[in-house]
This record gives sequence, structure tokens and C-alpha cells, in this order.
Amino acid sequence: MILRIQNGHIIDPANGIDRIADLWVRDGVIAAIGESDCGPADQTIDAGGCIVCPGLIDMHVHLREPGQEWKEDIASGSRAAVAGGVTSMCCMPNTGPHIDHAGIALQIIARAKQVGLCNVYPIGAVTKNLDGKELTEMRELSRAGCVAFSDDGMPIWHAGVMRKSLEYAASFGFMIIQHAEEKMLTGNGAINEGWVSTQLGVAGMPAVGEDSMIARDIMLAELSGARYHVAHISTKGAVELVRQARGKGLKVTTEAAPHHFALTEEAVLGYNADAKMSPPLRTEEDRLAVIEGLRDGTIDVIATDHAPHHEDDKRCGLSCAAFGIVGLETMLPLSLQLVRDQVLEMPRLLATMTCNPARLLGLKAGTLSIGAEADICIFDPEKKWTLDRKKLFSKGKNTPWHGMEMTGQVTHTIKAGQPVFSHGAIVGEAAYE
Ligand SMILES: NC(=O)N[C@@H](CC(=O)O)C(=O)O
Ligand SMILES: [Zn+2]
Ligand SMILES: [Zn+2]
Repeated sequence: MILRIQNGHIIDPANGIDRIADLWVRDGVIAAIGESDCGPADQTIDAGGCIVCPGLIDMHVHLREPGQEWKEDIASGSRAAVAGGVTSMCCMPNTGPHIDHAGIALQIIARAKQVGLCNVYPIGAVTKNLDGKELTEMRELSRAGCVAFSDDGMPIWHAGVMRKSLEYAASFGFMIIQHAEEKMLTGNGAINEGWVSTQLGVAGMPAVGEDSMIARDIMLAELSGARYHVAHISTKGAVELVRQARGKGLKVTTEAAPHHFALTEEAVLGYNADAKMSPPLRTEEDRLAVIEGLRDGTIDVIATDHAPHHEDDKRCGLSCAAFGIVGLETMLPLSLQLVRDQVLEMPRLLATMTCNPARLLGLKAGTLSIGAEADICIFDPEKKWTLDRKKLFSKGKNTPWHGMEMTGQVTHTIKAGQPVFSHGAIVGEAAYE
């Protein structure tokens, strides 16, 4: 089977490719860019006016299976992923049961293969039950397919346990991903601590709750020589700490979620629980610091922290609503704003969602190299559309962008050479309207 993607603007940051050409796929792998001797195509996609790039990678997703399938499951999460141009994603271990033993990781990988839309790479738990006390069998989890380790949803709060986990991880080259939140400081806070929390009379989570844990962890990362990755970075102080650590040559990396560079705490005014997540939306100063971190390379990954929840968990008042928003289907348009604002050029932006996470996690993905599995995203960077939460493929409808105009739309997603998403529909399923 030969697929020809015609006349697109091909951008492959991994190989420094940035030109208008045809892309040829033969038997599921990238066969040629430009001229080819593939012979006549069985299928042609016209990508004129569109960008053709590697299928996106989202290294921070909550898929809720096993355990909370009413919020999301591997099938619905995979559909949301490909609708957003994502062909590989990492799922966090705060499922029920947690991904704290090999059997669960194997089960998730098997189910994702059966669904067959998007590669799913589990992140194994650092501690059993995510309770921060006893380390998991990281080596077994790694053998079962876990690509990094985290207690996300919870911080690895105990300094001694964090030290031990970093030392253990260092000896195998594993990466520890921290949800940095000092609970003794954030307490029962629901949103950022600041004028909005005062205005609303809702308990706040101070920025220092994030910063202080990262400061502690960086010291422990230096001591152990381990690879330490800060999840969903959100404060000016945290970006500065990571910048300094990297300046010292430590193996410290971080990711930013689109909501933290697109919105501020003011989005929760009106008690809007669809803008409630952890860490919370912060101030304009923090937002600009996250953007500067992306610009100067302190932050090398954009990841969504896709956190689907049921309406019942969100419509119960701002203080008691669950933390989290969906992200897979809005990652690309929201991130493209950074190009429109001239923070990043298109190839560097696409690197944050392709080759950069692939490099951190050792994934064979995020590239259009000849011979690589043909995971491809085709998008129209200028196309305007209005987000309607009812039309999201995710079961989670918890988004702060309902009714808002987005610029930039995925037209096709190709997985291992097969179109899986095309013009608004999963291939083989009826389109909306
Ligand atoms: N980010 C969130 O607000 N929620 C996440 C947990 C997490 O990422 O810490 C969830 O699992 O719902
Ligand atoms: Zn988290
Ligand atoms: Zn998360």
C-alpha cells in the first residue's frame, strides 16, 4: 500500500526538514520525501496549504482505564488523541488499580493495541498505591513497557523516599516525573492563591507550594545524578529553578501545558470549575515566565495533562470540583498561538510535541526519517473553528474553551501509514453532522 501526501509543507524538526514537497509512505513506513520511485500511489491526500509533521506526542495524559471508565477509557482517549493529531501518548498511573505493577501496564498496552489508533506508553508509579511510602518494582514496570516513573496526581512528598527513588532510577537511567506540590502549603486550596482567590473567597494554592518542592528535588537530583522531570510547570519561580539547574548541567527537564501559557487565574472568576486544575492557572507574570521558558529552551516539551472528569465531579462548586481539564483536542491550536505571537518558529514549536518528548522518553516516534513508522499529523494552521464541548471525542467535556474560536485544525492523522482521522471523523466512523 502506497500513500502519497501531496504538496504539503513538510516540517520534521528531528531532521531539519522544512519545505514544500510530497511525502511517500509505503507499507506503513516513511518511504521518501520529494521525488520517489515508489510507483503509483494507492491513495493520495492533498495537503496543499497544510503542514505535514510527525504525529504529535503527548507525554502527560490521564486515560482513566482501568477504574474510572465513565470519565474516559483507552478507546475514547485514543479517539480524542488522533482528533488532536496525537499518535503517541503516555498515560499516568493514577488509575484504579494504579499502574504500580507490571500486569496493569501490560493490560493497558494490550488494550491500546487492540484499539489501534494511538501508541500508549504507560508511566509507572514510583510508590505503591501512589501513597509515597514504598517504592514499586520499577525495573519490572520498565520491562513491561513503562517509559518513565511518576506518582502524578500526587507528589512524591517524602524527601527520603524521593531521594531513594532518584538513586534507584539513576542506576537504570529511568526518569522520575514529579507533580511538584507541597501539600503542607497548598492544603485544601482549589485555585491559585492571590487576588482572585481573595475576591472569590476560595482557598488558594500558593506558588511557593510548587517552587519549594522543585528546589528540594533539584538538590536531590544533583546528589543522585538522576534524570528529574517537572510535570506541568506553572510558576515563574519554578521556571527559574529549572533554568538554574540546567545551567549547572543537571539532568533536569520540564513540560508546560497549553492552559498554563494560554490562560491566567482570571479564567476561574465566576466560579468556573472548568478552569480548575492542579497546578492551578496562575498570574500573568507566571504565564509570561512559562512562555519565556519555552522561548529560551528551559521548557522543552508541551504536554496537555489531559484530565477528563465527569460533569458530576465538576458541577459541585469551585471548592469541591475535581482538578483537571481535557487537553488532547486543543493542544495544537492553543500551541500555534506561540508561533503567531512570534515566541517560537514553527519547527521549534513542533519539536516540543514531537522529537523532544521522544528523546526524553526514548520513544521510536516523533520523526519523519526514512524507514520510520509513518505516524503523521496534517494540519491547516490558519483554519478557524469553534470549539463545541459536545463534539469532543473525549468523554470528558471539562474544557474552559467551550464556544471559543480556535485557529489551526488537524485535517488528517495517520498511524503506521493508515489514515485514522480525516476531516473531523475517525476513519470508519460517521462524522458529526
Ligand atoms: N492535573 C489535574 O488537575 N488533575 C490530574 C492529576 C494531576 O495531573 O496531578 C487528574 O488525574 O485529574
Ligand atoms: Zn499532576
Ligand atoms: Zn497529570
